[in-house]
Amino acid sequence: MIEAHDLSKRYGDKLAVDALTFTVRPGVVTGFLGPNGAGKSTTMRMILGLDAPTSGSVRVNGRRYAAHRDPLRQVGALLEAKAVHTGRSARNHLLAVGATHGIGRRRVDEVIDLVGLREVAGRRAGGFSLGMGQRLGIAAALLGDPAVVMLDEPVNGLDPDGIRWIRGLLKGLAAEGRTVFVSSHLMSEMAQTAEHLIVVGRGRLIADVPLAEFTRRASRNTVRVRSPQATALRDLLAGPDVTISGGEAGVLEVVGLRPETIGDRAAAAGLTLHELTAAEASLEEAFMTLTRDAVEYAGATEGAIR
Ligand SMILES: Nc1ncnc2c1ncn2[C@@H]1O[C@H](COP(=O)(O)OP(=O)(O)OP(=O)(O)O)[C@@H](O)[C@H]1O
Repeated sequence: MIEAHDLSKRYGDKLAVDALTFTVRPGVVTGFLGPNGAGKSTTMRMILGLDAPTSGSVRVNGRRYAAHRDPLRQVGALLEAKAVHTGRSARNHLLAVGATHGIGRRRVDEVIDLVGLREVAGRRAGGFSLGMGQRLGIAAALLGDPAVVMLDEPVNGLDPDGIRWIRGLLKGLAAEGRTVFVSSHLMSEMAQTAEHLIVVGRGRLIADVPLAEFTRRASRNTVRVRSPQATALRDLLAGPDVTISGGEAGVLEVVGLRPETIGDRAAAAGLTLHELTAAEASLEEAFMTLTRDAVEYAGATEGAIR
């Protein structure tokens, strides 16, 4: 569990993180989402005690990170892509990291297998591709079998295979009951990985909601209706809070009514429907809508979703 309370970080004039309060819970993948410069990396560094908060606090498994006697067993983190620039082999690198916590060869070989690096474990890690370096970084993060796993933009620069692999890994770690906190500026990526979202813009909390709820609340929920009696249907559905537009012949795009309501009213009036589809906004659209507000009304909490 990660608990941030009123967490802020100022660099000179710049308030990089602005009074963030949130809890990251075990058992699900939580996406930490925000455009570039929103304050995600700064927040993660504060979680790991690498940066001191200007004010507020953040605890991991009930304590400040630095107050843990065995931090590697509490939190496994990967903050930068390819953080390893080493002349050591991948295995020796992991052995060296493990040695700080009394973690030996058996566990090192386990994580090497877990991240799929067995074939190259004897090779110099400094010569690894981005994808292999990423796997090695994740192996190091998992060495201590930590209850909390935190990764900053783990899919950056990876090929589709690598991306799929990371998604599966994160979901698996969450299914084991771990707290999994992963940052991204890619909505499409989070849509496929996260179950819960913490969204930030300009250092502020914009949303702290399940993925499905985020999409639902932020979307305009257009319903597409196709009918051979579209004109009569348009008259039937018209109302003060309803917007109806139609491009194609026989098709109405309705905003402001649920599909059930439209179907019931059409049936009651004896009108035929050939299609009734709830068009959910994509996560991308939902994110754009929310962060655009954060930019336009920076400093205000108006429109915030909690
Ligand atoms: N050490 C620093 N000194 C000064 N300003 C900083 C420092 N670190 C971050 N910032 C500023 O704080 C803001 C938040 O940066 P941060 O890297 O946390 O954002 P981010 O959401 O992780 O973005 P990105 O995806 O681009 O890494 C940015 O405006 C950044 O320029």
